[in-house]
Amino acid sequence: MMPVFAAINAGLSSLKFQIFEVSNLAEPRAVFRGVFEGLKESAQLIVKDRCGMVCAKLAWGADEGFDHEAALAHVASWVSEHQARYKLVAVGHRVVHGGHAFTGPVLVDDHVLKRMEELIPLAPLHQPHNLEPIRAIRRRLPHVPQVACFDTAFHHDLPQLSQLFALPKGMTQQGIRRYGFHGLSYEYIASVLGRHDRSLASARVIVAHLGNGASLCALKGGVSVATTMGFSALDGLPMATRCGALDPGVIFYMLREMKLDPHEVERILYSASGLLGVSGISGDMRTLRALAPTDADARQAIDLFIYRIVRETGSLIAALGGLDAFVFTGGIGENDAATRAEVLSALSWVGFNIHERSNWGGARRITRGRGPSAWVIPTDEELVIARQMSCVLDAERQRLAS
Ligand SMILES: Nc1ncnc2c1ncn2[C@@H]1O[C@H](COP(=O)(O)OP(=O)(O)O)[C@@H](O)[C@H]1O
Ligand SMILES: CC(=O)OP(=O)(O)O
Ligand SMILES: [Mg+2]
Repeated sequence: MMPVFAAINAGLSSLKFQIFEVSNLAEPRAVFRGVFEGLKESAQLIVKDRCGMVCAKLAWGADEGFDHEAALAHVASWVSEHQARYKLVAVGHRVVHGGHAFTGPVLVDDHVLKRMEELIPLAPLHQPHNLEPIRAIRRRLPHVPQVACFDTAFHHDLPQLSQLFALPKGMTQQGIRRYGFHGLSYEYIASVLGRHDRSLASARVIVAHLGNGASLCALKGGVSVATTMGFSALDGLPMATRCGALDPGVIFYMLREMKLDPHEVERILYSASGLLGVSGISGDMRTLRALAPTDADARQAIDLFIYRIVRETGSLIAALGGLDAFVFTGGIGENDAATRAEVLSALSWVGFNIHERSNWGGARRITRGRGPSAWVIPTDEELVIARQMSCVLDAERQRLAS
């Protein structure tokens, strides 16, 4: 039987998973990858094999209440159907917030689970969905080791000034600081930059992870030196339904003058703002792009998204002291050529010389000439989970052997 890892990336309404072959390999190798979308509504699943061929496509009606737990049960039974070939030896999870406590991947036990639960208020949109599958697998497969891999960990060594809010020292000491997110995605991009252009591994690079959540990360020699998200996954760029950076005075005004209660304010900032809030139509970039030519609200939401990316890029260029390359990744960054063209055109002062045919034609490098280069690199958060699982489980084996 082939030993395999499962890597789970559970979001608000989606659950991505990959099954990795791990025996005698320097690098885990994906054998299957799947995405559930529309969980709790009209759910659908697409599974692809290692060649990218669709090998399963399923859909559930809105009345079936197909949720995260059902999705996991489906993955587990799907793996066991292939049990003649696969032996599931461990499961790894993306956990968005590791707070102060977790600066690298860890084996999950009762204590770790409790510490991760304490971080729910710091990432209310994500952390509950990240932890649900961990608990579900503990119930179903109690002997299978599980590894938690944190989005915040990649930013653990941010320079001190880049971590600090200008708050009283006591607040900082209680953990109110910038943590940064999308770390599994940035770790993946940092690990492959050198494959695309050898000089990039040590260069000044800005990575734009533009998906449902969106952030920018400034990398120097593959290390995070600044990022747009902060204490929570609400800061920085506007996102599908999140507001991004906001004057904190707005929150006091909402609480005191508009008499909204804190839960309502939280719901507005996390779930009713961003592309959805500004357009009043949708948080999905595909929908907005389709409407933008004739709908001023859809166009304005996109324009604000682009404007904020451009302004935050200026700030990160200053933090890096210049720029060698810019990388687009995430659902929007990888698929929306119009967003890439609009961002690079507004940044032409930096020296980007976009090559339209490459941008619209699916090329990796989308600029030409002497200025900074721009790239489209699909991210792979699940591969980073599998790599981190290998490290944690190897260390555990060595610990037990000694
Ligand atoms: N072809 C496309 N054109 C424009 N946007 C796209 C396209 N494909 C996906 N997207 C957008 O990508 C976003 C989801 O990104 P993804 O990285 O998969 O999200 P998540 O943060 O949930 O992992 C959605 O807003 C979706 O509209
Ligand atoms: C941290 C975060 O925003 O994650 P996602 O993009 O999956 O929503
Ligand atoms: Mg994401």
